[in-house]
Amino acid sequence: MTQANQKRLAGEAAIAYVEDDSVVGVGTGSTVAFFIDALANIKDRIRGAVSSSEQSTAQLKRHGIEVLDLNAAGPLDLYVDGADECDPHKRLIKGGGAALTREKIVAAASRQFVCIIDASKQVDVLGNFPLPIEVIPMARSHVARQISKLDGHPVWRDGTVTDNGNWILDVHGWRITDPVALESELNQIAGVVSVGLFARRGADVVLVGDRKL
Ligand SMILES: O=C[C@H](O)[C@H](O)[C@H](O)COP(=O)(O)O
Repeated sequence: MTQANQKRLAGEAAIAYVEDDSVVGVGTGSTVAFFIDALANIKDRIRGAVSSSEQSTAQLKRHGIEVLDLNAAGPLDLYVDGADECDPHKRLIKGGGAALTREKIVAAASRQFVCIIDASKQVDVLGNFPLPIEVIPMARSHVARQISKLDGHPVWRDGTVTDNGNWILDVHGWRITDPVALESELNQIAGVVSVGLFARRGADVVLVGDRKL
């Protein structure tokens, strides 16, 4: 089966987790785009969505799905999002699309995180995909130096500005055997806004195509 078909199946399978009359947390990316298309078919059953990016907001609005502010919506039952890598413990690397900070916030505010991926995202150890880190622009060089001390190879994603007005460093060369510890350590560096490791708060359910892990 093609990668696109696996993404579509995963997006459609996640609809089974949507409860009537709920507000749904919505992630970002090409896999989530299939979920949003499927959500449009049941839009009369939900109250609306909280979005993790301008990109998803635009797609939700095109479908006539109401987009709510997280502060107004309160805690959510469900967050659906893709990932760049997923390990056997449902810990993730995210942020390939630069949406990691808002994704992390909406995931944290949600009771259940359903992650939708195709099989190419499954790995034994995280780190082959360069780890995205969102930084305050003036801190870019400082954060990069701290990462180099940890034997990472940071590359500035030149030209990318996040929805929050910040920049992204992609860190190459790490084999991340303890993602919870690395997530905490990186979060301590001054100037780091958020880290694309979703380890302390990983996924609760992973759907690889329509197969549940
Ligand atoms: O910032 C982007 C997000 O973390 C995405 O969820 C991630 O990059 C996966 O995107 P896709 O479904 O397009 O592979």
